[in-house]
Amino acid sequence: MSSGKSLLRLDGVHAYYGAAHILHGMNLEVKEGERVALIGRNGVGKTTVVNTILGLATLKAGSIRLGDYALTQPRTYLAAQHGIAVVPQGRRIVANLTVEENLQLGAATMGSGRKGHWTVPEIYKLFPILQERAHTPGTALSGGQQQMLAVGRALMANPALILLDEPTEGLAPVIVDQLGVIFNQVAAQGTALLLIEQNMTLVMRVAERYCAMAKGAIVAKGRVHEESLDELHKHVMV
Ligand SMILES: Nc1ncnc2c1ncn2[C@@H]1O[C@H](COP(=O)(O)OP(=O)(O)OP(=O)(O)O)[C@@H](O)[C@H]1O
Repeated sequence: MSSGKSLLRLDGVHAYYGAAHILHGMNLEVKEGERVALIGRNGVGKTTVVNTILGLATLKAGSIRLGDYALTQPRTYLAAQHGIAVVPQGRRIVANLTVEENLQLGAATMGSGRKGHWTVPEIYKLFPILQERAHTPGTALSGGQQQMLAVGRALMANPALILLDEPTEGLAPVIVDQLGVIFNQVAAQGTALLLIEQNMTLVMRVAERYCAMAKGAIVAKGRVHEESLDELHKHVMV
C-alpha cells in the first residue's frame, strides 16, 4: 500500500438517486500516484461513486475527503478544484467544438488553474491522431478517438487523480490495448488512476490493486498480481 498522501477517501458513504438508496456504506481510498481498479457487476454502483463525488447523486451519510478538504456539499467544480478530473462513462464530447477546443475546455472548466506537465502539445504527443484531427468537430471522431479526446481533456486539468469510468466500453481490442499503454504512461507521469472497468485484462495491465463492489459497498480488495485474473473475474461475472 502506498504511504503517500490521500487524494480521495470515502468512509461509510450512503448515496441516493431520489428515494433509491444505491451506496450502502461505501469505503474507498486512493493515494498519490496509485493505480486502483474499481470493479463489480453492472449496476452495483460504480458510476454512482463518481456521481456522488461530483454531486450528481445525493450524499446522505458518511464522509468524502478530497485530499485535506472535507467535501460536505459535493459539486462538480469542487472535485476539479481539488485535483480530481473525470473521464465520464459515454465520454461526453462537446458536439459543436473542435478537438482542440474540447481540450482547451478541459483546462478551462476544471477551473483551478493548476499548472503541470499536460498542455495541448503534450496531449498531442500522447495521441498524435488528435493533432491530425485538431480542427475536426469532436463528435466526428471514431469511438476510440473520442475516448482519447476525453482522456486528453481530463489531463488538461493537470489532475492529481483521474477517475476513468469504463473507458474501454464498446471499443475494439486494438484500441483497448493502446489505451492501456496510455494509462500506464499517464500513471508514470505521477497521476493517480481510479479505473472503473469490466475488462479484467486491462485491469491486470494497469492497476496495482483492486476494490470489488457488490450492492453499493466494497466486498473484496487486494493487490493485482500475475495470479489475480480468476479472482478478479469472480467479481464481474454475471
Ligand atoms: N439517475 C438514476 N436514478 C435512479 N436510479 C439510478 C440512476 N442512475 C443509476 N441508477 C441505478 O443505480 C444503480 C447503480 O448504478 P450505477 O450506474 O452506479 O452502476 P454501475 O456499477 O456503474 O453499473 P454499469 O456498469 O452498468 O455502469 C443501478 O441499479 C441503476 O439502475
